[in-house]
Amino acid sequence: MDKLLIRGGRPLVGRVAISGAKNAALPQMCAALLTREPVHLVNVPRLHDVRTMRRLLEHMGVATETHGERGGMSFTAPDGLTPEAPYELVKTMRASVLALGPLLARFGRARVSLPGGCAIGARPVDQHIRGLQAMGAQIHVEHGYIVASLPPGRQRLQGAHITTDMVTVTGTENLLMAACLAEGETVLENAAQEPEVADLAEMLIRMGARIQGHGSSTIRVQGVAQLHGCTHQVVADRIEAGTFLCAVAATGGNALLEHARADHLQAVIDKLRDAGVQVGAEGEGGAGGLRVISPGGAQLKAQSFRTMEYPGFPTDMQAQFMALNLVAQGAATVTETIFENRFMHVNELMRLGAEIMVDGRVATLVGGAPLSGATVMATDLRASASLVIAGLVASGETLVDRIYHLDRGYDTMEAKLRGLGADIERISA
Ligand SMILES: CC(=O)N[C@H]1[C@@H](OP(=O)(O)OP(=O)(O)OC[C@H]2O[C@@H](n3ccc(=O)[nH]c3=O)[C@H](O)[C@@H]2O)O[C@H](CO)[C@@H](O)[C@@H]1O
Ligand SMILES: C=C(OP(=O)(O)O)C(=O)O
Repeated sequence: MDKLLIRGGRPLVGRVAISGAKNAALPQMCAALLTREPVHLVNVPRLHDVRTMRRLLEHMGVATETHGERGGMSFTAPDGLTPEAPYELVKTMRASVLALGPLLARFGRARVSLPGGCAIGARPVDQHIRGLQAMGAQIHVEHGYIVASLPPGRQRLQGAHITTDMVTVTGTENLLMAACLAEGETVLENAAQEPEVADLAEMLIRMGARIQGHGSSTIRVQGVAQLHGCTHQVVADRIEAGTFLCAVAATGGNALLEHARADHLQAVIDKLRDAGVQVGAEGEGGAGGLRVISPGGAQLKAQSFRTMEYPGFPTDMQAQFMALNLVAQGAATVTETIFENRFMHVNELMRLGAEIMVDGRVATLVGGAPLSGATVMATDLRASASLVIAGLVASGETLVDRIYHLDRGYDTMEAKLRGLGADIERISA
């Protein structure tokens, strides 16, 4: 298993290119299942999850191709493919459940393994299933698989008015993709407003879908009989950008994050500014990216925050901002409202000398305690990123073990950090 060895203490300075978003690219790859015509994506990040999704699509019979330097990938899903997502591929990546909606909508049947309960919480998919049932699908769970079909004699899903019990990102995406090929109108209430959902909707519109209201909590879809191919550029990864914002801030650095979008990161930027970090968009309309300048931990003030659905503070940034808080001064509380078990980085951060107490969904920390390098274990994707940030400021050497979690969702992270002056290397087992 690969590890990262970090010698802390260097400010991050320079420029770094932010990649396309994992959480946009994965549903967009699944959207290719909705048409027999080729779908071209550009700006696809180089990540383990993208490789897994590609293998999953190929397993079904989708022809895939990579091209060019700019993360170009093409997908062609023929009429005769096997609408099945096996456990072996699904277990490593929850986003595989995004195949369910498109397969059912186009092929009238699907057999998709239940995604495993991942470390950050139980993460059921009941809302995905309930929504598809409201659209007329017959669904049961059998031997760990979601088995879905249309009733006899039906060729298409039926539009429906669906209000999900909670805001669910992949749930909204699954139902949105299914609704595109359903008969009549579908209204999704309590829909997720995340930029990745809106970017998926933009792509679907390029494919001929009739969608309104994406980016708001009510999405309306007029179903069409067929979609066609398209070319779409994956939106920049706001969570990767946010991670670099926190890393630069924690090290007292000064960097330009190319392609990062301030409008997708407002809640995080507000907290950074309150902490004493300068963050500003560069170029016309922010097209030059985000500049971050930090005076360093001694002059930063720790910030309390609660994770919320977009446009609130993202749960996927909770661990990284906690690492930043540790080098800032004063006490702060961090409340995780989305996932019931997303504080696993806390014990590992405490190995580095952090002062944190967890009580249920609230972590209370006191910033400013000196961090010293140690061997720590990555437990999930964003937890890994928080350990890397802490390692960049800790004295001495930090060894982050089990970084396959990090590789799931960050595109060449250690190379990008090295480009900013970090002393970091991958140790391959
Ligand atoms: C691939 C992808 O885009 N992953 C993101 C997506 O995950 P994901 O789409 O899995 O997260 P959801 O938005 O669905 O989960 C939100 C909450 O709803 C619950 N829930 C969800 C669906 C359901 O059917 N039943 C149910 O109870 C979940 O357990 C969780 O407590 O959004 C999360 C919340 O922003 C992010 O952390 C993940 O990075
Ligand atoms: C939790 C995450 O991803 P996933 O939903 O793929 O597990 C994440 O990106 O932080």
